[in-house]
Amino acid sequence: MAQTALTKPTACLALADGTVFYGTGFGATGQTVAELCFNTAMTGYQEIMTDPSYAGQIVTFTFPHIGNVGVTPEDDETAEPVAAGMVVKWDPTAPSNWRSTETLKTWLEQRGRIAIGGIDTRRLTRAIRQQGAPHVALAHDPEGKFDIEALVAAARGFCGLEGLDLAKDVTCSQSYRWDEMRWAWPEGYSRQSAPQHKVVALDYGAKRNILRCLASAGCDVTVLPATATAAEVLAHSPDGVFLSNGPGDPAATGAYAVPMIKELLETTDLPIFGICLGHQMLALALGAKTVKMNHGHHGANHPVKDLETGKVEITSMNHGFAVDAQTLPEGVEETHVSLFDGSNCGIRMTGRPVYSVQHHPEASPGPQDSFYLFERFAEAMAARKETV
Ligand SMILES: NC(=O)CC[C@H](N)C(=O)O
Repeated sequence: MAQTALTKPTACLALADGTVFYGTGFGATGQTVAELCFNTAMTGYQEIMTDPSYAGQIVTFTFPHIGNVGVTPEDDETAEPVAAGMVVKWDPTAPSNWRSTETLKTWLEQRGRIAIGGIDTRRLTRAIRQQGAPHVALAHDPEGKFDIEALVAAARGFCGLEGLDLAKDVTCSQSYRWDEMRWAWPEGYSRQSAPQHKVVALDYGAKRNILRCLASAGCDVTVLPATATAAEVLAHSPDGVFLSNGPGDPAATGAYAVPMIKELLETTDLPIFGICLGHQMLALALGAKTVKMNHGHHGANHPVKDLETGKVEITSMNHGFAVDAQTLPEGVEETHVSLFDGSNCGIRMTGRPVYSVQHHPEASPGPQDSFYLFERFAEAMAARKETV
């Protein structure tokens, strides 16, 4: 396979520090600004591009062969790609996959997402690590005409993700029921054939596979918009409440979500389970603080230690903010830590079925080591029913 010929660049990526990468454009034409991150997963580029948590970000894929298995609607984590753009090493080759219905190039083009190929993604990844998630402008012009100064200025003008509530842009507009289960089932788990527990899932930018995992663990899931009040949640008489993943700064999203979560904590004894943004907002509601990370965690190979069992799980991750474990108040325990950098990956309330994790137990893409967390949520709801 030949590397993309760079004789005539048709796309360029300008970093706010003035560094410019030239390559071959594919997907939509035009220009976009965003924060740049890198993802180390070797599979699942479509799931990554459609993960709503990537709103406001352009993803650099460190794995070089991106696009080679095409695209299929079944793998969408939401209706459309949400990441602002993609950066890859090789120009995508023709898909080789019986499930593929479209090429990555036409999929991106028809959905208005810009991509650049032929980039030295190792060099770029090093820049991201050194600079800490830079602000960038990505432009694709088949004529190859670029105003570099204007692009660098656009990158510098990007406000960044800190202080941004993006959940309101990606949440559902009205409530709906979810009953689709996972297709593949992790070994060692019993798939529930009929729903046993009523769960309200707050949609801050939920991935479909999380909802499938909840359904497969025996939950009858009603999804509510991010701004739902505690009264609206309780009107469904749930057995448990789920707080989803989502994009942006947890502190900003927390402006409306945290008071709602606090009210649930204060007025009910319901089991609550949160993932990623849901984890961060549960921590905020319990009185802890969140911080912006240098370059975040994005990949499908992140080791996380369960502090209770001592077991290490290999996990899927996608976050640029983290809970500051030093700020956890009394009555809230740290349950999981990242073995890459020691950052917080899980909390729970002492003596209450209220817990959350920073990583993604639903994977999609990634390993399924953490699936037990869905079963734990179902068990907590079953246990509460026995006592009420
Ligand atoms: N995947 C997520 O839910 C991401 C949470 C949050 N937006 C972050 O970047 O840290």
